[in-house]
Amino acid sequence: MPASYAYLGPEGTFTEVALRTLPEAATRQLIPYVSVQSALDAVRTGEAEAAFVPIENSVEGGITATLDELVAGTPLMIYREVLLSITFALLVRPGTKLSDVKTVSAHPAAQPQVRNWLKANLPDAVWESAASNADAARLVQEGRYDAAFAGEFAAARYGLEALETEIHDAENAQTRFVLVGRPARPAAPTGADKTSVVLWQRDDHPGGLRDLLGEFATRGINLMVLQSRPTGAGIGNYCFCIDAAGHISERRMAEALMGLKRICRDVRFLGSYPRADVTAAQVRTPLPGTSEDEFMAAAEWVTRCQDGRF
Ligand SMILES: O=C(O)C(=O)Cc1ccccc1
Repeated sequence: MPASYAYLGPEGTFTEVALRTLPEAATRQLIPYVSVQSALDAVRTGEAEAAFVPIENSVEGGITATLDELVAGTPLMIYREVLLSITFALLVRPGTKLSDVKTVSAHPAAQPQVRNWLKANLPDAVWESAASNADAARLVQEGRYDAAFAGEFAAARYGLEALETEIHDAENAQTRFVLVGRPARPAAPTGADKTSVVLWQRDDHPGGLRDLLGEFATRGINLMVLQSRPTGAGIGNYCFCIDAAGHISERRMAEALMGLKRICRDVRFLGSYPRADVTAAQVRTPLPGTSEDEFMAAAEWVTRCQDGRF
């Protein structure tokens, strides 16, 4: 039996569509799970080789179920990311008219992308959250709700029809998905990579966040996402989830992580992996002394000083 990838199911999620764009998915058994948590648990227990889950949405921001799972518990690592453009279809049982729709369902992250459409077209419909958009479609098939916002491709799978397609309040809405596995050596750098980390401050002091960000800034590393998540230890207690341009095997990133390790209470490395938007890592060239060559030359110089060979 081939190794398996767990994904946020059931069949017909955007997550499944995004997963199938990865060449390695073709050689794996793809197994749907009912939640992000259960898919990631399957990786932790060794039931699955990796799990594929949504992590960020260009309209709603972070998918908190995923972030919170990566922040806590047995460490996991991100190996790949996929960006998918998302538009929704309103799926109903055959014969249902728009005026029949009293309840609508979808994943909570879908709501901000369909809010204006709902207000204009179904102002009195009651919103019911589902574990995923395809799960909402399944619940419509079962008769629990009247309509689901999901991918048009999910209609056939659940015996539904699309009353409306191309629903999206924001143009070019995208969702980012990640392939998560147990910790192992990251793939070699491609020249356009991203490193994800979680940081816990040592203490609360003025400029504390600036100190953390300074470790990246002084080394000319561009940040792509910064999200704070509550640690659960009380109001005002947060950790920071950061995506930064570059790979841990690059000197500047390794030094930034070393700097953070020294000043933070804890640092969790979540992986270095190829960027889905394939832009070469943006090193701020105006900042002198931050090219990979300059980092390497400086490291060699210190070694020579330490050896008395200068
Ligand atoms: O993959 C799905 O279908 C999901 O339910 C997750 C999701 C939610 C909102 C936008 C894209 C994906």
